[in-house]
Amino acid sequence: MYKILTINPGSTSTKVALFEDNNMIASENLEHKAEQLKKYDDLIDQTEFRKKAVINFINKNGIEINDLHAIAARGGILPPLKSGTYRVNNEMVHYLKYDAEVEHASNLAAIIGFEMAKNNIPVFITDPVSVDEFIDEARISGNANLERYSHLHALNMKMVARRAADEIGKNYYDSNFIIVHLGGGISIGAQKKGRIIDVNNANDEGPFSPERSGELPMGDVAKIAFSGKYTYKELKKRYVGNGGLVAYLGTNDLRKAFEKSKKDERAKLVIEAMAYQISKEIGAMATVLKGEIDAIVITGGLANSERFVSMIKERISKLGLIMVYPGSYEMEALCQGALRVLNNFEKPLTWNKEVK
Ligand SMILES: Nc1ncnc2c1ncn2[C@@H]1O[C@H](COP(=O)(O)OP(=O)(O)OP(=O)(O)O)[C@@H](O)[C@H]1O
Ligand SMILES: CCCC(=O)O
Repeated sequence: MYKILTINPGSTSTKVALFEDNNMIASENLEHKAEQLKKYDDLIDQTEFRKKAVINFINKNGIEINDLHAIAARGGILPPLKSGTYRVNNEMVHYLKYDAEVEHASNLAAIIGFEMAKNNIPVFITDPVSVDEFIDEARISGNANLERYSHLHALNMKMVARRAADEIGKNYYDSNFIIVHLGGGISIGAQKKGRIIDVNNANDEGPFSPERSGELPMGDVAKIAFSGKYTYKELKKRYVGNGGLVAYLGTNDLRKAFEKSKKDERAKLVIEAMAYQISKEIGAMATVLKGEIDAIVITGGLANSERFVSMIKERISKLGLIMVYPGSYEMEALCQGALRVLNNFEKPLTWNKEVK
């Protein structure tokens, strides 16, 4: 039996869990108060503080680091790379600490795990945010200087795709899915025989989400960018973090948005528009798969709302079988990624800066 610790840092908390093989024996969302975090100028400076919280969690559950067989950490924003489970090494930790181009809380996970493990046990990451399995035509943006790139909720998306394949009795690598992750951010991908060959970049493209603007009219964004009203950081925050439902309705919580819509026609319209944009992106991915779709797999926090899912179903039901996995299975996905390697079902991938 393998004992595995999973670590998944978010902007204001670090999710942790302990597993014995596939069984989660303890889990906690370690919340970090704003006044604790504001002491640190840069995200990377939070490493020690979060690491202590993670060690405290395992100790509280009667476990020492040396009792673990592996640590499974959320993969950060590395340069584009193929999906799978990677063994964390010095080079990856160095990149995440000093060279990462995009600041994202998940960048801390491998660093924390590696420092805890001190080379005594393996540390793995699985299906990081920057998994890139695009076909060539998906990279072309329409502007010769700009390439489209793949930033998505790969970990949860691939996990639910594996479940869906099991449920329909098909091999994961023989199945085609449209995978729809509906969280604070939204990723809608076309997965062909195990590879996500196209997806809206969850920060910049596709439908608006509870916190993000999604794709916007480009000319108007350029005007706003040069209006002198905003710094680059402020502008980014307007579109990623304070966009979408937050911008229209002042909340990122769909439940509150529905509550508001009881008396507010505008709120009703905005929710309907989010379902409309999501459905439109699903339609686009159906064309990427040339209509050969085993199932449309819907997941993420918004999928907890039957009402919202039925607004989408109404528009997409003619496209094929719809399967719904509400919530997010990131901790299970991290554990299973590590187990596939520990049980020799998969070889761990080796990371260096040039790996693709
Ligand atoms: N029971 C529910 N009914 C309606 N909406 C819900 C329900 N549970 C969660 N949500 C909504 O799901 C959204 C959050 O989803 P989720 O928890 O997957 O996001 P996250 O983990 O913060 O972000 P991301 O998935 O982008 O990493 C919020 O808008 C929240 O209001
Ligand atoms: C960019 C996709 C992943 C995330 O939003 O956390």
